[in-house]
Amino acid sequence: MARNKISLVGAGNIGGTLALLAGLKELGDVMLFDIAEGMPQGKALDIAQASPIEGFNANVTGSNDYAALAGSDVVIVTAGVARKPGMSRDDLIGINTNVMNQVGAGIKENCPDAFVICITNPLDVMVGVLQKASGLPTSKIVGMAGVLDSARFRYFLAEEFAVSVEDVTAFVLGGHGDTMVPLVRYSAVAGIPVPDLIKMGWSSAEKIDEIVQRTRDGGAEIVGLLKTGSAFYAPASSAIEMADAYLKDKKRLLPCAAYVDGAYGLDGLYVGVPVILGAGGVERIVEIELNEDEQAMFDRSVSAVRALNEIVAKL
Ligand SMILES: NC(=O)C1=CN([C@@H]2O[C@H](COP(=O)(O)OP(=O)(O)OC[C@H]3O[C@@H](n4cnc5c(N)ncnc54)[C@H](O)[C@@H]3O)[C@@H](O)[C@H]2O)C=CC1
Ligand SMILES: O=C([O-])CC(=O)C(=O)O
Repeated sequence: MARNKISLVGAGNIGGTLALLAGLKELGDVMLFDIAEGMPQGKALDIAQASPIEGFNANVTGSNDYAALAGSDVVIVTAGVARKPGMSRDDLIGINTNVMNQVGAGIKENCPDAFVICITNPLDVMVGVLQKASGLPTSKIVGMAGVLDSARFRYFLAEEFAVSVEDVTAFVLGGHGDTMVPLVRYSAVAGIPVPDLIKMGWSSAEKIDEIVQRTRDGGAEIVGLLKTGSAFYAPASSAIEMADAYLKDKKRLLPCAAYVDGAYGLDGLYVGVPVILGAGGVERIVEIELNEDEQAMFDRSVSAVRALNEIVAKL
């Protein structure tokens, strides 16, 4: 049986990390695409030369030609620009909308049957632009943000409770911006909900509030430290988890920016919600019950995404 093919559009910090992870995990052959000449080819050769040491089998190639997308099973899109200190993700909207239109056309022409994961910011809006430009069915194109935001939340909770990250589950819903919604009530250590852990004296409501805010500011914290760009290791791990769920038909329940039309009272927009990811792409939108406070936070986040969609519509 032929190997799967994973194409990475954008071979920068996240793209290069994705290529290495896809190789290490033997997800398939890897094609790195970028507009920068020589760069994707150079990174591909470098990663290929790690394969004898790491012991993985994959053809890793680089290209500046969209035709190289042909035959892709999965395409992960990071093309565009990242923010620098002092900027918000939303400041990237103009330039990255142009990039998504170009990338969407490349996907439409060369691999219309692929499953596409968009990472480029501002995330929820960019995945909508990419869907329209590519013409892909909405079930076959999602945005990566919730897995990353939830991983940050899980990491901070594991630190607070001094337990393994493996035992912490958590959900962050809504748009990938300052209004994202970390759900304390749906977060747990080995099934014990965080509100119960507070009652058990493992932490305090104030400390958990601080962790919620640190999660919301998770991207900005790293931008402030790096100064030249934004996070890339955890974002790459997050998208690989999603690609793996699709390629292996795992039916994982993961928070993704998915097209929601009907569920959560929404009438057709991309925003972060829990979904089942399997061989059919987004196989189900999981509509969890939100209490009044959670619903208010989610509504606020949806409004922020809608406002950006309106800006894009006028570009
Ligand atoms: N959704 C999420 O949770 C996250 C999103 N991001 C976003 O991901 C994007 C990529 O981040 P990095 O990899 O760190 O940036 P980077 O600057 O290292 O890489 C971006 C690459 O895109 C390429 N590029 C620019 N225009 C292009 C075009 N028209 N066609 C093809 N390639 C093009 C550039 O040459 C560059 O190599 C940014 O928009 C960033 O804000 C970053 C972290 C998390
Ligand atoms: O903060 C940024 O610009 C990059 C990003 O989306 C994240 O790390 O969550």
